[in-house]
Amino acid sequence: MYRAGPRCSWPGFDSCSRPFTACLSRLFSPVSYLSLTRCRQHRWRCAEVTFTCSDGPLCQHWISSIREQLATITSRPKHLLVYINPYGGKRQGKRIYEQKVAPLFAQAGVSTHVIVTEYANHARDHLKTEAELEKFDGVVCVGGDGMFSEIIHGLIWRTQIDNGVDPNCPDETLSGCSLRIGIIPAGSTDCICFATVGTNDPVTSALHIIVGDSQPMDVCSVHHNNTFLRYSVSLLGYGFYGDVLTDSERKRWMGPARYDLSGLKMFLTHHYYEGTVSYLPARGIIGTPRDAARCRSGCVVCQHNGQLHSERAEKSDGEWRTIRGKFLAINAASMSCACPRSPKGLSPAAHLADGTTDLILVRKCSRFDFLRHLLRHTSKDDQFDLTFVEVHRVRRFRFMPRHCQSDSELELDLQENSKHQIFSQICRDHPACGCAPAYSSWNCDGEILTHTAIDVRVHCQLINLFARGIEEPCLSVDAHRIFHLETL
Ligand SMILES: CCCCCCCCCCCCC/C=C/[C@@H](O)[C@H](COP(=O)(O)O)NC(=O)CCCCCCCCCCCCCCC
Ligand SMILES: Nc1ncnc2c1ncn2[C@@H]1O[C@H](COP(=O)(O)OP(=O)(O)O)[C@@H](O)[C@H]1O
Ligand SMILES: [Ca+2]
Repeated sequence: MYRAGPRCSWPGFDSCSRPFTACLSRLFSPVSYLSLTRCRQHRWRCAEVTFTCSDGPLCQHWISSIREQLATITSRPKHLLVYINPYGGKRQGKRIYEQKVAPLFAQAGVSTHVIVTEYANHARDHLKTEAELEKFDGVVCVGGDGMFSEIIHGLIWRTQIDNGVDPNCPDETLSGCSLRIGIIPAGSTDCICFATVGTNDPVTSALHIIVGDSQPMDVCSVHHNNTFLRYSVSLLGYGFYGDVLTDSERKRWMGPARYDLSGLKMFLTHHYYEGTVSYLPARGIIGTPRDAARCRSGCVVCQHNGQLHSERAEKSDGEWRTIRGKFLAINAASMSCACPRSPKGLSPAAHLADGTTDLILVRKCSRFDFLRHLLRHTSKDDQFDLTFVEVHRVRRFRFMPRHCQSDSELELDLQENSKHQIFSQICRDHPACGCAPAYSSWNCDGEILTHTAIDVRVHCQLINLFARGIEEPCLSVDAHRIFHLETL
């Protein structure tokens, strides 16, 4: 009755299936279709399926049924606004889009308006003011985390202005963005793609867009003295990751390898920074940063905490807590920040859409100990199980570098450790002495922040991506090969 391609089987044979509406478009007359197959390491590929049937009327019946079924799927985008950063990563964004993504969109009947950016912040500013958003079902970003950051800045800002929300007020509840965002990875780290899809593969991302997947995501707003600075969805890092980013920008010509060289340099430099971190612990939620469970497709922790957040807002949260100290790194990971360099990420148990961020404090320690901590990002060992590392799941936090502290706070410090205070003052005034500098910078999703004293707040599920979170590996017999077709 039918003949499927060698890599496909008929729905119903698959014991581990979830609805996988995979049919993309009719390719050839009368009954050849593109379908999706799952491959190793969360990759998706297209497969062609040909149905042959000697009974003409039955064949026509199949065709019209398939068409009807496809027409009922409203979540699939039909018109997309695409921004390509031609200078991200290895400068392959345009080629990747033209060769791997555009043909799939065309086959799936998705129309596109493509803009190749001409300068930094071109995409952000176009989205903020010019783009006719009502014409599109989604925005596609071809580039790295920095390019994605441009897109969310444009979209979130525009949404707030359209809804009369003041983005400069840190206490405002932000309006959620209605357009979903797709990421075609073509940058250097691409951690937002990796942590939401499980792989950095342009074809897989294109297919998630085509089938109309949806993954909500938290966004942090960063303010300084009631002035908006930036939004962040992955890493906000002061100290080590800020310094790595600052140093790596001078080596952009090296491509993605710049991070490894700057990482090694900043590891050897071993700067620490003094300051005060205050945070509002997330109360009433399920999940902790030390959980063994991971945020995966259809995550119940995100569903539960997202619901809790919309019902009770922040009223149930406890008291602010304050920690002063000397830190090698202060990192806030709003998602795992998994990427090829660290497949489990900076905070492996962080959630994409639970309304919290994991605040990781790495106190001053020896180079050897810091290396132990860093190495654990690449192994099964727990990077938080060290005396000089602490992690808190929070809804808000603030950071104040020591030299920005008020006179009374500095006086208190002076009483605590008068000798050191005098020395550090001298060193600050004489940078040539080689002691630790007073300031680092914040690495905000790969962009450098100009302010060091910041006020950060998590906005639960503010944006939606064309993704479904990382899927658990399927345990069926040929799970390691190709998965089953569940087209209709
Ligand atoms: C010794 C090996 C240690 C490996 C430690 C790896 C930890 C990696 C965690 C990465 C978290 C990344 C979070 C994402 C940040 C991105 O938003 C952001 C922008 O991405 P884009 O360029 O695509 O726009 N990327 C970054 O800021 C890059 C951070 C990369 C950090 C690399 C650190 C390498 C450290 C190497 C230390 C070497 C010590 C060797 C001693 C013998
Ligand atoms: N046409 C352009 N020319 C120069 N810079 C650009 C352009 N378009 C975007 N950018 C900027 O390039 C930076 C890096 O982009 P990204 O795509 O994240 O690549 P990478 O992952 O290599 O850092 C971002 O800060 C972004 O704003
Ligand atoms: Ca989160």
